Amino acid sequence: MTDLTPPPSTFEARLRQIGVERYHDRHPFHKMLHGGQCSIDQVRAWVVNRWYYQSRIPMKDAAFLSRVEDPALRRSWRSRIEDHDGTDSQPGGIARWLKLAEAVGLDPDYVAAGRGVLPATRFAVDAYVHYVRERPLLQAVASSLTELFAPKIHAERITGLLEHYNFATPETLAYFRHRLTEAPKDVAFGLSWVIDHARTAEEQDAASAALTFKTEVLWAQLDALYHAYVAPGHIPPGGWQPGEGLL
Ligand SMILES: O=C(O)c1cc(C(=O)O)c2c(n1)C(=O)C(=O)c1cc(C(=O)O)[nH]c1-2
Repeated sequence: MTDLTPPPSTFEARLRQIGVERYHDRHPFHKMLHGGQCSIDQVRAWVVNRWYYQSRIPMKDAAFLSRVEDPALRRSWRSRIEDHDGTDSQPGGIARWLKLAEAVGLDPDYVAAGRGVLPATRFAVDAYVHYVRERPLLQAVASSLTELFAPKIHAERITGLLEHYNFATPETLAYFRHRLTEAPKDVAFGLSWVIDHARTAEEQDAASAALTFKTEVLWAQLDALYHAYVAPGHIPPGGWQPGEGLL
């Protein structure tokens, strides 16, 4: 670290401030969802689209692992894949997401086939996978740090959905309950790794830019959802249509 490098505490505060200003808990679609203002079709559209993000997370983590030469870093990272994919004896996040899909009346096979996903969702999520595959490891790890802010939104979501929607039960929302313990474990590791490895002001800038990029990946998905299903309500060709893919 040079004399000009801001100390770790300043760098960490900078990363956290990105979340305060840019995390998708501030998006109007989330305010509607958690406040009980979404119609069941708007909730279904969210479940269909968010599936694409869920399904790509373990693929981006596998892309990340394929580039890591340090066995200790691989060991710390690989549980992320199991958290989503499950194991022979335990279902993972993907199975739990499909339970939520069923609870809102969607055919899980329709959702799991990735049908009805909005083009902008696909572009945003694919950009994240490519980013992690191609950028220096410091930026790849830093881009996962939106998870610093995720437990707060997951807790808000559990409370809000349970309060406002009939489909919400502790079982159907199990996906989010599991994330409350999975995400803090991942992000504690990711944050200390980024702080240790961003040793110059330029590296701190690059890590901060990676986190900003990721907030944009998340925000863009909700903008697309809002545009298609709230206002003005232009569903693009191929986008999920109310009535489609139901049980
Ligand atoms: O519901 C949410 O708002 C939310 C946000 C994020 C995030 O901040 O990227 C993740 C998740 N959920 C999530 O469930 C999850 O498994 C996850 C993995 C990652 C990642 O970047 O590796 N982010 C997120």
